[in-house]
Amino acid sequence: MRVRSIGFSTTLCTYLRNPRTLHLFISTRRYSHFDMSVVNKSVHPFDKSRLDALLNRRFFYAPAFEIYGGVAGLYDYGPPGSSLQANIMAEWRKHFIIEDHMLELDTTIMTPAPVFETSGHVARFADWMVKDTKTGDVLRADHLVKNVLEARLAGDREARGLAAQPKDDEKDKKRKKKAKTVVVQLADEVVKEFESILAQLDNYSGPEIGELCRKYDIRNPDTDNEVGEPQQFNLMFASSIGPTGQHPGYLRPETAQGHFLNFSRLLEFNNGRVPFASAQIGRSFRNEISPRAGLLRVREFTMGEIEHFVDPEDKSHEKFREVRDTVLSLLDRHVQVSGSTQITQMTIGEAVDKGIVANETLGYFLVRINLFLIKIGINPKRLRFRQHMANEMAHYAADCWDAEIENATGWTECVGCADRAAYDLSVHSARTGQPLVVRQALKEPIVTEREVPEFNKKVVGKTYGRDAGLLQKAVGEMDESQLTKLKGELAQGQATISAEGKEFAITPNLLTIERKTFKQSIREFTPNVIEPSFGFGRILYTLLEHSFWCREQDIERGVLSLPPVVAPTKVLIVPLSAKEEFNPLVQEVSTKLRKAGIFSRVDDSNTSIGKRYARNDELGTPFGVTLDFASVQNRTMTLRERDTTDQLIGPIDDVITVLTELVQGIIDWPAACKRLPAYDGVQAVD
Ligand SMILES: Nc1ncnc2c1ncn2[C@@H]1O[C@H](COP(=O)(O)OP(=O)(O)OP(=O)(O)O)[C@@H](O)[C@H]1O
Repeated sequence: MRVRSIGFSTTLCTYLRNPRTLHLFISTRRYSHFDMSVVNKSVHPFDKSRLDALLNRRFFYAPAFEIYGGVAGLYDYGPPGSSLQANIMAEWRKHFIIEDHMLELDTTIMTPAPVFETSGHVARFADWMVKDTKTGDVLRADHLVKNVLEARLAGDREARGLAAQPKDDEKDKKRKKKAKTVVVQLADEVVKEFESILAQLDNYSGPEIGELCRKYDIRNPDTDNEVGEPQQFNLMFASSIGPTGQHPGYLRPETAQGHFLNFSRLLEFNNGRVPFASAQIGRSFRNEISPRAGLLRVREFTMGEIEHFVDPEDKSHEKFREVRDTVLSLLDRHVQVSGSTQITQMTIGEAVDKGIVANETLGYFLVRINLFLIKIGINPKRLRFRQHMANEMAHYAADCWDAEIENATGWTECVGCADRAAYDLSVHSARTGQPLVVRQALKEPIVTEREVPEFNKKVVGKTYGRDAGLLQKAVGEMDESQLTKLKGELAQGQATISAEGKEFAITPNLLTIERKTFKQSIREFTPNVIEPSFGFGRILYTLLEHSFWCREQDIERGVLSLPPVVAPTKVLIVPLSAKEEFNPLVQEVSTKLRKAGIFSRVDDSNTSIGKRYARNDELGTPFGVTLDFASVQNRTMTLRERDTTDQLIGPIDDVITVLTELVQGIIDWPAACKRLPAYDGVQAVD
C-alpha cells in the first residue's frame, strides 16, 4: 500500500478538469463567480437513450401497471427515484418553509365541484386539442404546431448545410422522428415567421392555432392526415362523492384551493397579520391530452405550492434587500412578442426598479427559486425565467414568470410563479358569503367628513307612496357635489329631483342633509396572493439529465453527478472481502455513519470492487469507503469521490468526520483533500 500526499492545487486541477465536477464546484455559492462557459463540454455528447436505459435499469421510475400494458402518463418511482424525490422535497421544505417560517398545510385531494366552479377550473382549466380527421386520434393543438414547425426548421437547417449544433442533435433527432422532418429549404421570410410563431406560441388562442394549422398545412405527423378545428378539453378528472352519486367532485389539478379555503384559519393562526405564506406538498391530477414526454408530462404528480398573502397596497418584501444583487436570466414578454428568445442577465433589483418584474415579493421568490434549483444540482446555464405573455396569463393575474429548464426536449416550465392578485379569495368569498379579508387596526384613525341625507320616512311614504323607494334610491346614489347642491336648494325651501322619468318635489320636512364626521380605525382588505408552484417530477427528470455523463474512457460507464444533498444514498460501504473478519468493522462504520445522520449502504456483493463502484456511480452515490485488510489491522479506510474517482485515506474516525462535513455541504472535495492524504494504492478500484 502506498500513501501519497498531494497539494490542494493539484487536486483542484483534477477536479476542475472534469466538466461535471467543475459544474458542481461552480454552482456552489462560494465559487459562483467562475465562468460557466467551460461547463457541459462533456467528452461524449449527451445521449438520452443511454440515460433512459440507466434510469430503467436502476429502477429510478417505470411505467405504472406495466404488466397490464401500462397507462400513458402514469409512472411508479422505484427505490432510487423515491429517495431522490424525497430528498428534493426535504430540501424544498428547508429552503422555503423553514427559512421563511411558512405555515404548512396538508389538504384533501378530492374536492367538491362547487369549489372548482367558483375558482373557474370547471369553465377554463382546459387545453386545446385537435382530432385527426380520418383516424380520430387526439393531439394537443399547440404541441402539434410546435413539433411540426420545429421539425420544418430542422429540415431547413439541414438543407442549408448548417448541421445542427451538437447541443441540438438530440432535439433534432427526436423532432424528425416525431414530426417526420423532411429536408427542405424554406424561404428566409418563412423561417422568420416560424421562429416568431414559436417564440410566442403560448400567446395563441385555440381558433388562432386552428388558423395556423390551415395556413401552414399542419397535419398529424403519424398519419399525414389533416386535423380538425381545435376544441377545448377540460383536464380535471371528474368523480362523485358518496354512494348516491349526487355530489360531484374532482381530483384537484393543483393544491392551491386548499390554501385559499383555509385562509381565515391561517390568518388567525398568524395573529391576524399579513404578509404570511402557507405551503403544501401534495399530489395533483391532470388528464393530459397526449402525455408522451416521460416524467415531464404526466397525469398524476407531486407539487409543492406556496401561497404568499400580501397587502395589495404594499408588495415590498422585508428580505428583498438581501437578494437585490442576484443576477437572473430573464426572458421578458416584450422580447418574446418581438419574436426573439434572447435572454437578458439582470439583477433582480434592476428588474423590479424598471418594472420588468411587477413587485419585490415576486422578485424575492424568483431569486429563492433560482437558488433552490441550483442548490439541488440544476445547471444555472440551462435555467431561465420566462415571463408570460398577455394572452397566456390568467385574466386576473398581475404578472407571471416560469422557471424554465433546458433539457433534451427543449425549455420546459418546471416552476410557475404568479401574482394572482385578489382573485381567488374574492370569488370564494362572494360564493360562500364568508369574508376572506384582513382587518387591520390603523395606527392613526382616518377622520373624514361627508354630507349625509336623511329622509323623514313617514312623510315620504305618505307623499309618494310606492314611488318613495325610487326617490330614496336616487338620492342615495348622489355623489358629494350633488348632495351639496341639493342641500343648498333645500335651504332655499324646495328642490326637484328626477328619477326614472318621474319628478319629485321635496321640502326640508321630507329630507334633511347634514355634514357629519366619520372616524375609521379599522382597514379591511382582501390580500393579494403571490404563488410559486413547483412540479417535483419535472425538476427530478431535468436534474437527472443535467447530472448524467459517461466516463471518457468508457461510454458504457454512466455517472449521475447528483449533489450529496439530494443523492439517494450518500455513502457506499465496500468491504474488499466477504470474509467474516470484516463484519465487525463494516457494522462499526455503518453504525457511526447512521449516528452522524448519513444514509449509507453496504455493498458486499460477490463482484469486483470496480463493478460495485460503477453500479453506484449510476445511482449517483457521491462517496464510497473501502474497507480492506489494512483497515482490519490499522483501522484506516479509503474515501473515494464519485466524479473524479480520486481517493483519500485516513483513520476511520477521521474519514467519517470529513465525510459528514462533505455530505452536509460544510466542505467540498478540494477542501477534503487538504484534510486527508491522497491514496493511490489499489488502483483496481477503478
Ligand atoms: N402534466 C404535468 N406533468 C408533470 N408536471 C406538471 C404537469 N403539469 C404541471 N406540472 C408542474 O406543475 C407546475 C405548476 O403547474 P402549472 O399549472 O403552472 O403548469 P402549466 O402551466 O399547466 O404547465 P404546462 O403549460 O407545461 O402544461 C409546473 O411548473 C410543472 O412543474
